[in-house]
Amino acid sequence: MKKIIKVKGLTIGEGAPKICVPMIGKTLKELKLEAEYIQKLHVDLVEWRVDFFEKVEKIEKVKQALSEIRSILHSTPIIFTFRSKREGGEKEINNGYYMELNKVVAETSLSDFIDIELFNEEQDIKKLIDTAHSNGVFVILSNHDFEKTPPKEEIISRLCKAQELDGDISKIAVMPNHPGDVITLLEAANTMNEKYADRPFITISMGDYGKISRFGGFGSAISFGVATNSSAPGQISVEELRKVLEILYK
Ligand SMILES: O=C1C[C@@](O)(C(=O)O)C[C@@H](O)[C@@H]1O
Repeated sequence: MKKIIKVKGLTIGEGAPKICVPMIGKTLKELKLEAEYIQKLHVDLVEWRVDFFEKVEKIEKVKQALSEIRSILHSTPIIFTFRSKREGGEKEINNGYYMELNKVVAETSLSDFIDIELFNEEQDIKKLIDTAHSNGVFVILSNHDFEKTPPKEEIISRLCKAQELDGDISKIAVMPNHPGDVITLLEAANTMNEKYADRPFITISMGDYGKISRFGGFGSAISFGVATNSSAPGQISVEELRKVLEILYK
């Protein structure tokens, strides 16, 4: 039996993929405007890509911004993500601060999820998962390749590793260099769905070729769409994404 996740009235891991919109404001002012705009779109989840925030190195400023975002978004589940430079993010921070930032944020319970990159020390990941869980926060264990699409077996192995470490959602986003790469990603998703997944997972093929992967159909539980500015190549607008998902899952 596959686990599902219930958070603030939302069920992740069954039915249509849930729509998540990233926030990429640089300043608190921009973030508040973004949050107010997104709140009106009634999306399922919001991801705060904190690596875009100019004060990300000041933990108190991050907490303050998160608390303001939380109050604007009311009960919309929030994913807190610092995407590292090596996995396509905006800023480089040292590993110690990455762990500390996620730990402190998890302890506030202001976000519903933290996104932790799978390619970190296992013991550090496990500690963060413990902290998150003891504060009622779910963990997405993620991996990104902005250059290429690894072979199907490798995609599956990374998703399974994320399950083994006991993340609540396993996630991989990869870049296709030709249409066949999209099929590789979708095949990996389908095999994961049929054979290995015991919890929700997210599979994304980025860029223009990969757009089709954002419409689900092979088990991926969350799809990322654009409200104001996109956080990755290939994302389509929330309105368009919603329309297609309605057609496919009605
Ligand atoms: O990992 C992901 C998925 C993503 O890269 C995408 O392709 O939609 C967008 C990121 O903001 C998010 O953290």
